[in-house]
Amino acid sequence: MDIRTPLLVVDRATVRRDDRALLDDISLAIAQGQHTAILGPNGSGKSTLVKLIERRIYPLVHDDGSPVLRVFGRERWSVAELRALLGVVSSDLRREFEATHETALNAVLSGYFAALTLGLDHAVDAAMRECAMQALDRVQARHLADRDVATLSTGEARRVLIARALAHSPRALLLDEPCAGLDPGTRRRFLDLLRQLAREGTTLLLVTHHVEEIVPEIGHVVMLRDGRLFDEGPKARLIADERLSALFGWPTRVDEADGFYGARLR
Ligand SMILES: Nc1ncnc2c1ncn2[C@@H]1O[C@H](COP(=O)(O)OP(=O)(O)OP(=O)(O)O)[C@@H](O)[C@H]1O
Repeated sequence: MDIRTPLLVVDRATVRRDDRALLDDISLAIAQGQHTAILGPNGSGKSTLVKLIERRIYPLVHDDGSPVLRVFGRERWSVAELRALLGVVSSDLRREFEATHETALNAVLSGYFAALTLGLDHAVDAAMRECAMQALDRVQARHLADRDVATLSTGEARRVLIARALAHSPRALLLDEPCAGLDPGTRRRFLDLLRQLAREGTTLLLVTHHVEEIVPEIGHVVMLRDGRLFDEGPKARLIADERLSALFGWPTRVDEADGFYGARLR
């Protein structure tokens, strides 16, 4: 695929539920290699945007039939094809997996088929198994391979789901609050892994409300508020006192050290 093909183009996306716009006329373009943080307060529409990109929900169509969403230049993808290019770790995934009682290894392997469980029609070969084990290794979870996913702690389960997204070596990773529930050491190791992946060429799309998770490799920030695009631009302009205070509706002071940010409420 041409590296100039944008990773994501969203054109005036609106998602409505119960007469309310969860996303309201959002337009965005993110290039391959443009590591991006998607930031916003609770309820601002971040997870809805993730679901839209994953095609779990659909936007209102345009009258002229023009596409609302293109991922890697295409409007239509089979879910399995898309997953090989774009690994997704969403917030709902853990809950869905717990019900399956699959082993952690099978949970990772199911990602190849964009399924929750491994079925008889899913032909797992030795190469897939090897990639799945390597992915578990990358998140320090090899020892969990045979465990029932329903018995894993929050942090363990999250690492397994991240391994599931990594197993295909996707070109881009879309991560919805990936550090939620991780202890400080695990979080730091995970952020280091994200940095390494970014340096190896995986584009990061990181959804968060914590500026501490915006690793130095991420240079672009998209801000959502009340389902609308609040602001978008370079990190240096957006991760600053005035913009963050306005976004979260609370006076906030930002500091930066070694490329990492911190935010203190005033
Ligand atoms: N299926 C639905 N039906 C009605 N309202 C919904 C539905 N899904 C989400 N919402 C509402 O849409 C708004 C945006 O939700 P969303 O989960 O996208 O926010 P978020 O930015 O991810 O928030 P958080 O940081 O709390 O996870 C919220 O007010 C939520 O209550």
